[in-house]
Amino acid sequence: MTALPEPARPAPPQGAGHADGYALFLDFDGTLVDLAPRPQDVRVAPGLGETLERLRDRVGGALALVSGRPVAVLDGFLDPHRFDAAGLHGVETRRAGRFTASAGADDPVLRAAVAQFADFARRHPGILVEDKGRSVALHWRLAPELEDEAIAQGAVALERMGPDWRIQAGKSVLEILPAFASKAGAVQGFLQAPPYAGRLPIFVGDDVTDEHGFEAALALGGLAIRIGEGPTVAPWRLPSPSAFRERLKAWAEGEPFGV
Ligand SMILES: O=P(O)(O)OC[C@H]1O[C@H](O[C@H]2O[C@H](CO)[C@@H](O)[C@H](O)[C@H]2O)[C@H](O)[C@@H](O)[C@@H]1O
Repeated sequence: MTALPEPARPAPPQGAGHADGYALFLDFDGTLVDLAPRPQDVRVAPGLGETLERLRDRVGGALALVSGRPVAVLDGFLDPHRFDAAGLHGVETRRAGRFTASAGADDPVLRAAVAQFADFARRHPGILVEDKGRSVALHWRLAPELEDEAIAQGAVALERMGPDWRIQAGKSVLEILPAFASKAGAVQGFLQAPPYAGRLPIFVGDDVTDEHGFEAALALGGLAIRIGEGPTVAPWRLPSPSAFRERLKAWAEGEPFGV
């Protein structure tokens, strides 16, 4: 195991058992859980919620999920466990039980894109549309031969929607979401206030959208761990979600934050 560097600056005073000066920001799909053919097929490994709760205690409460999923969907997968979370790549936030969304639901511009994608999916078996209320994802994992057509659909939709929206690329997916949203902003937001403020961020993720989180964590002197293959700015890497879940258990038991 390679030990990660200790926090370079002193952590604020914390109570007994909260001695680690880190804040943990964890992606969900492809990081905490294995990827599955369809979004609804994801399975949460037994004991993951309990492990995350122990780890949250270890870092004085400074643990948040940072995901492209809606916060409510994360809750459903991890039920009955609840965590601080940024959903939809930062459009939604729940912190200490308080939920906020920085974009309205049912925006007519987004609804038009959902309708366009649904029409495309009807004509192309294997294409899936994930309507997330404040964003929409177009998936081609079950029809990889349609990747180029799906990407073209995304470009057409974005052209109609204008500059308040952007496309987020992912694994066999593209998403359209409010232009301001990013995992970097989510991390910076959490670090504004206790129990995150003053702590060194560790961001763990597996996908293109997580690179924003990595960059934010590294810019603040923190750490970044990439799960799986692919180009990344993250200086550390683990091979798979299952390898990361093993690390999580070790961290929760008090082992140093190494990979
Ligand atoms: O930020 P994340 O928590 O990693 O969420 C990113 C997107 O993950 C989901 O899609 C991905 O996982 C699916 C289930 O394993 C898989 O079928 C799909 O191909 C992947 O792209 C989720 O469905 C999206 O809403 C998230 O934005």
